[in-house]
Amino acid sequence: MQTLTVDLGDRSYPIFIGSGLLSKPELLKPYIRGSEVAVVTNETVAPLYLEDLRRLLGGYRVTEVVLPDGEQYKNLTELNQIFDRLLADRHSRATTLIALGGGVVGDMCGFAAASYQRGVNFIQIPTTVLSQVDSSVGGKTGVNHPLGKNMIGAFHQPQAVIADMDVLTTLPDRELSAGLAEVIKYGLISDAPFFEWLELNAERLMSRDADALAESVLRSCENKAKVVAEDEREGGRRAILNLGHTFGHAIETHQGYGKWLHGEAVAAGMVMAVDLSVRLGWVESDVLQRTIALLEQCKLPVQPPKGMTPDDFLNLMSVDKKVIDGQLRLILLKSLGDAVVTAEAPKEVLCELLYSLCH
Ligand SMILES: NC(=O)c1ccc[n+]([C@@H]2O[C@H](COP(=O)([O-])OP(=O)(O)OC[C@H]3O[C@@H](n4cnc5c(N)ncnc54)[C@H](O)[C@@H]3O)[C@@H](O)[C@H]2O)c1
Ligand SMILES: O=C(O)C(=O)C[C@@H](O)[C@H](O)[C@H](O)COP(=O)(O)O
Ligand SMILES: [Zn+2]
Repeated sequence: MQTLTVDLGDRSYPIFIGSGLLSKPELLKPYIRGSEVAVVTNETVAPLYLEDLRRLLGGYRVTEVVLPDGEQYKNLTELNQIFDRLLADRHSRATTLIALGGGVVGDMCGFAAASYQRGVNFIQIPTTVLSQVDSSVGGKTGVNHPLGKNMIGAFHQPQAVIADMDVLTTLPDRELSAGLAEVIKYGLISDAPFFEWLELNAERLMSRDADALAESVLRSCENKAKVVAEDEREGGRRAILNLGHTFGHAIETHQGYGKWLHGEAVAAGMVMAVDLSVRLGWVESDVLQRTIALLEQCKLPVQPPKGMTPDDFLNLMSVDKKVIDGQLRLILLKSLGDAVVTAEAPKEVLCELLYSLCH
C-alpha cells in the first residue's frame, strides 16, 4: 500500500492506494469519530462492494443510502434523499458520511457532508479510475444545475481517501477510458515525464495491467495533491486542474448530463485547449499530435460532438465558474507539462478554433 498526504495544515488527510484495502478495518476506523455512519452509494456499486464495507463497519449504527446511477441524478432533488435519510435516522453532527462509488457519488456525498447540520466529516472510497485519480481528492463537492455543471456546491475536504485498486476489475471499459482522460490531464498540465510514461504504457493501462494502473493512480494523486495544497479554494493556480473543462462542461451540458461521460467531454475539451495553445504559437504542434494520439489510444473522443455550434460553445462557456466580470479565462499550455490560466480568453483565435472544429 502507498500513502500520500494532502497537505492542508490541520485539515491534512491521507490517500491510501493499494490492493485489498476494502478488507482492512484498521484503515477506515481511525477516521470515524463517533458511532454513527451513513454510507452513500448507488444501485450499481451497492451489489458489488457494499457488503465488503458493511463487514468493516460492525459495531457502528449504519444508514445506507443507495442513489440511482448516473450523472443525470447528480442534482438537488436526489441530494435531498441523503438529507431525508440522515434526518429520519436522527444522525447528529458527530456522524461520518462515507462515499462508496465514483465521482457522482463522491461529489454528492461530499456536498451532503458539507451542508448537513452545517458540516460533518466524510470519507471517500472511490471506485472508478476517475474518482481515484481526481474527484476523491481536493474537496470539490457539489451537484449539477440544468444550466451548468457543478454549479451548486462547496469546498469540503474528506478525512481520508481509500483507493482500493481491486474494485477497478469490475469497471466497464468505457469508464476506464473516461478515467484515463483525467490521468492524461496531469501529464499535460504539470508532469511531462508522466505524459511520456503514459505514451509508453497506454497499452498496459488499457489492458488493465494492475501495476500500471496503480502507478497511474499514484502519480495522478501526487500531482493533484500538490496543486490542491498550493491553492485549496482555486484562488489561482488550482484552476490548471480545469484544463479542457470549460469546453468539456459545455459539451456535457449541451448533450444532456450522462450522454457524454465527464472524462470523454474533458478529452475532447483538452484537444481543443491544446489546439488553441498551438494556434496562439505557445506550443509546438507536435504536442497536439501527441495528445490526440494518446487519447485515441485510450479510445477517447478527440473532437466536439456533431451538431454543437460555435454559439452553443460560447453561450455555455460564458457561465463557466472561471468567468470574472464577464471575462472568460481559459487553461492553456505554455509547453508540455506547463499550464497557465489566461487573464482573458483570446477571443478571435477562440472563434477561429470553434469555427474550424464544429461540424
Ligand atoms: N470533485 C472533483 O474534483 C471532480 C473531479 C473530476 C470529476 N468530478 C465529477 O465526477 C463525476 C464523474 O465520475 P466518474 O467518472 O467516477 O462517474 P460515475 O460516478 O458516474 O461512475 C461511472 C460509472 O461506473 C459505475 N461504477 C463505479 N464504480 C464501479 C466499479 N468499481 N465497478 C463497476 N461499476 C462501477 C457507476 O455506477 C457509474 O455507472 C462527474 O460528475 C464529474 O463532474 C469531480
Ligand atoms: O479539482 C479541481 O479543481 C478540478 O478542477 C478537477 C476537475 O477534474 C473536476 O472535473 C472538477 O469537478 C471541475 O471543477 P469545476 O469547478 O470546474 O466544476
Ligand atoms: Zn474533471
